This record gives sequence, structure tokens and C-alpha cells, in this order.
Amino acid sequence: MRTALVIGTGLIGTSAALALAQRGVVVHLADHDPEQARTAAALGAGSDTEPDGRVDLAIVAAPPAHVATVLADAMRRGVARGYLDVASVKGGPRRELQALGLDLSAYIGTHPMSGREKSGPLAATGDLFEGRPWVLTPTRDTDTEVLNLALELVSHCRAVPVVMDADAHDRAVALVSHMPHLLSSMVAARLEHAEEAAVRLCGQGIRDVTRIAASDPGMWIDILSANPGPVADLLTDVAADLEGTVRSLRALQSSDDAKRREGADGVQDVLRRGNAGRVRVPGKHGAAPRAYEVVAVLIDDQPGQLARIFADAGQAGVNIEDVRIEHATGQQAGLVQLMVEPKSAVVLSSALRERGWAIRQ
Ligand SMILES: NC(=O)C1=CN([C@@H]2O[C@H](COP(=O)(O)OP(=O)(O)OC[C@H]3O[C@@H](n4cnc5c(N)ncnc54)[C@H](O)[C@@H]3O)[C@@H](O)[C@H]2O)C=CC1
Ligand SMILES: O=C(O)C(=O)Cc1ccc(O)cc1
Repeated sequence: MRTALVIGTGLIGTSAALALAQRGVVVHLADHDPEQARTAAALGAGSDTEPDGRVDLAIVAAPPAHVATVLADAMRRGVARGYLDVASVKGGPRRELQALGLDLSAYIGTHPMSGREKSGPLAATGDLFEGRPWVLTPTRDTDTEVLNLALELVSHCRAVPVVMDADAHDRAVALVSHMPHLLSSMVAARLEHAEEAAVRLCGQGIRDVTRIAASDPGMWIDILSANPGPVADLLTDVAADLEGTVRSLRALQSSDDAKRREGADGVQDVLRRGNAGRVRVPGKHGAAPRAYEVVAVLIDDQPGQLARIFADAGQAGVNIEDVRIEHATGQQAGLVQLMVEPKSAVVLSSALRERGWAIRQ
């Protein structure tokens, strides 16, 4: 692929454009808000000028409700050899395009399984998709050339292609993305009117569970409206677990020993099933989850601290597999948790201690 046109230069469009531009593809940027395209261009994602003739690939990264009309317009204008979208739902846009009577051989629906709770070009990064699955939903009618253009995009973004049927994709993302999103919002909603004294105690657990609740509601109402059935089915199962757990907790309040035992069994059952589900969540780069050891370092909240820790770890020859930062409420300090291979944990702790860092257990 030599040229591409990204239509919709928000988080996802600009991230893909940055990756393509970094790999030498000539990228054109368009958005119904020209300011967004200008910002993406200023970030080095390409040029916000009209392409001079047909591009190889048009990438539509507009909100799901607009995807079909934006694609239809681009296809009627014949702006590219191949067309794809990156919307979080796949069945709806395809059916809308079919209803518009378009020839879909030059189109492939795709979905990068990577994103953030932030939107807009300023939240974009060229490495957003690295090591993450990128779903492709070709049909019998998809031109091989178009499938290959999509594969080239996935490869330039260093993502991992996964081929799926559009409706199977929508059921899968209901389970791993859409239903969890609503549950995250519901947990976060409990905090809206909570007392400040309680909110001040928030730790890493609630930060993890509520991170995606910070996402743009406008985008998510679009996503959920395009996939309501599978999400409602899953929430029905969650509701049954909730009811059972409430019954078990009430039983734990009883003065009757047998009832309390029954209650404990019920709560333990849901916790055990949670453990069994959690171990199935894949680890870094889609590989099986791995047990890393954590080296925790206390840092002052000052510029350059993280860069220094990473440089010191590099000097000690230790690869940091993952990192988390826990901010201490109301203090100018934080706890950096460095995840490393078990064999490297002692090496890293002593190397950092020698360089004056405060290591915590
Ligand atoms: N946010 C996420 O984490 C992920 C989002 N997606 C999908 O990617 C697509 C884009 O999402 P984000 O980049 O997060 O949203 P965003 O809000 O950051 O960007 C969307 C951009 O589309 C533009 N736009 C809106 N209507 C348009 C139209 N009619 N023509 C041209 N541009 C238009 C907006 O001005 C905005 O710049 C959505 O379809 C979403 O489902 C896919 C994977 C992850
Ligand atoms: O922020 C995260 O961790 C996400 O999982 C974001 C996300 C949002 C929407 C998608 O269609 C795919 C991924």
C-alpha cells in the first residue's frame, strides 16, 4: 500500500494514520470537523489535503452510527481501491450498506481490539494496536486485493489479524467489551453521590474496574444501540448472579449457623467462578497470561522520575513487562509497580536499591 485516506481522525483514525505514516505510507486525513484533521496532521499523521486521485485504501473511523453513510459516500465518489471501517460493531454497518444497494466486493468490515477511554486525535498513538487482535470480517464476496490491503494495514499497525464472521464478532465483543463497559459504568455510578470521605479511599482495584467508565457516552450509546440483543442476554446472566449473591449475603447476616454456611458457599462460588474466568484472560500480545513478579518503587511526583527508573532497569539488563502507577491520595508521591520475569525480580530490586530508589514489598 502506498497511499491511504483516513476519514474520521479521532483516537482510532489518527492512531492508524500515525502507524501508516511511520511506515512510509502517504496518508490523507479527512474529518467532518476540519479542526480534528488539522490536529492529526500537526501530530505527523499525514496531510489534511484532498488526495490527488484514487488512494489504495480508505479507512473510515467515524462513530458507528455514521459509518455506513460515510462509507457509501466515499464508495460512490470512488476515492479508493479498497474500503474498510473500524467500528466496534460489524453486523449493523454491513446490513446498512447492503440496504443502500452498494457493491460490497471492495469493502471489508474490521475492528481493532484496542482503544482507550479517551477520544480525539490528541489521545492517539502510533503503537495503540501493537500486539492486539484486529478482527477482519471478509465474506465470500470480498475481493482478495481488498483483504490483502486490510492485512497490510494490520501488519503496519503491528496488530494480530483475526478472521471472524460479523455476527459472531458482535456476540464476542458483547461478552468481552460491551457488557463489561456497562458494568464498569454501573460500579462508577455508585460513586457519583458518595461521601468524599469514602471516595478518598479509592485504590487500584476500583481504578481498574472503573477506567472504561470514563469513555464518551455519545460513542457508547451508538455502540450499544448497534448490539443490544447479545448485551441484554449477557446482562440477564449477570443479573441472576447478582440476585444469587444478594441472597447469599443476606444469609450471611442470619443468626442461624446453617444459613450462614449456605451464604458463605454462595459467595465463595461466585468468587471461584471469577478466578476461573480471570485466568482465561490473555496476557501481553495476546499470549497466555503469565505470572510476573512485582517490584514496587516509591517515587516523588516529579518530572523525569519514571524515565530514570526505566533507564536504571535497562542498565541492570532487566526487561520491564508491564507497569502500573498507584497515586497516593492527597500526597505528592506514588507507587510504581514494575512487572518483571520472576528470575529478574531480585536483580532489579537490588540494582534499583543500589541507585538509591525506595523499594517497597
Ligand atoms: N474508542 C475506542 O477505544 C475504539 C473505537 N473503535 C471504533 O472506532 C471508531 C472511531 O472511534 P474513536 O476514534 O474512538 O472516536 P473519536 O470520537 O475519537 O473520533 C471520531 C471522529 O470521527 C469524526 N466524525 C464524526 N462524524 C463524521 C462524519 N460523518 N464524517 C467524517 N468524520 C466524522 C469526529 O469528528 C471525530 O474526529 C468508532 O466507530 C468506534 O466504534 C474501535 C476500537 C476501539
Ligand atoms: O480501553 C480499553 O481497554 C478498551 O477495551 C477500549 C475499547 C473500546 C471499544 C472497542 O471497540 C475496543 C476497545
